[in-house]
Amino acid sequence: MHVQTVDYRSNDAPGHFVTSLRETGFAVLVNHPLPTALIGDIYRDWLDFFNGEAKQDYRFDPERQDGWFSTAVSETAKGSSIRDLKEFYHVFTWGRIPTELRDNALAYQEVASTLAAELLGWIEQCLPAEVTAGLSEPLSGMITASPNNLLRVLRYPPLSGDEAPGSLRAAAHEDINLITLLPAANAPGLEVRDRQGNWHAVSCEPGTMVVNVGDMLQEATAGWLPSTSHRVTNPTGEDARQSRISLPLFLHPRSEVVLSERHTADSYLNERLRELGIKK
Ligand SMILES: O=C(O)CCC(=O)C(=O)O
Ligand SMILES: [Fe+2]
Repeated sequence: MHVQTVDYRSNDAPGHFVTSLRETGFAVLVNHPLPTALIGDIYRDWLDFFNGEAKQDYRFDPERQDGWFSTAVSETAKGSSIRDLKEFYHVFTWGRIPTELRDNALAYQEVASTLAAELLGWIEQCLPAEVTAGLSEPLSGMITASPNNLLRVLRYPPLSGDEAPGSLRAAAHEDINLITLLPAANAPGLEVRDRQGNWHAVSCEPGTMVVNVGDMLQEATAGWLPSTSHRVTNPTGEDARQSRISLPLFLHPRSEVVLSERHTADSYLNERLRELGIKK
C-alpha cells in the first residue's frame, strides 16, 4: 500500500491526491495552507484543558453530541467490545466551547473547512462521469454551512499499564463522514490497513496533513472511493508516558443531503452513532 505524499502547491496535486485516495483511502498533504502555529497553540491549550478539572463542566450532551467525552464514555469501535483509550471534546460551531479555547478552535475550523471544500472540488474533478451522475449535488456544496461539521480534539492519556488487555488508543474503525482532515499529531501511532489486512504507519511529520475518505463519501461514490480502516496503536517505553493529541476535522454534509438511494446524511449518521454506543 502506498499512501502518497502530495505537494498541495504542485500543478498535478489534484490527480495525485485522488489517485492516492482511490488506492488507499488516504493521502498526506505537504505545503498545505493551514497555519501550523495555530495548530500548535490548539494542541498546547487543549492539553491543559484535558489535564484540568474545568472539563467536568462540559460533559457531552447525548442528544446534541457536543462537549467533553471522558475515557469512561469514550467510543467503542464498531465490531469491538473494548473502549478506546481516549478522551475527546466535540466542537461544533453552534455548541459549547470553553471561552479561552473558543477563538482558536473556531478560527481553525473555518480555514480547515475552506481547504476541505477545495479538496472535495479536486475529488469532483477526478470522478468518472458515471459516479458524478449519481451525486445528488456537488460534493463541495454538501458541506457548505453544515452545522454537522465536527472538530474533535482528542487526547490519548499516558498509559498506566493497567489498561484492559487488547485495548488500543483507537481500535480499527472507519470514519463516518465525507472526508477527514487530520493535521500531524504530536506523536506517531496512526496506522492504515491494506486490502490484505496488513497495517502501515501513516506519516506524522510536523506540518503535514492527513486526509482520508469516510463512509459517506464511499456511499455517495458507490464505492469508487474506499473508506479505509485505521487505528491508533499504543506506544511502548518512554513514549507511553506521554499524552498524544490530535485534531481531526470531520466534514459532514447538511442533514438533508441525499447520499444515495438508501440514505440521507442524517439517516446514515444516526445509524452509525447508535452502533458506536454514543447515541440511543
Ligand atoms: O488520532 C488520530 O491520529 C486518528 C483519530 C481518528 O482516526 C478518529 O478520531 O477518527
Ligand atoms: Fe478515524
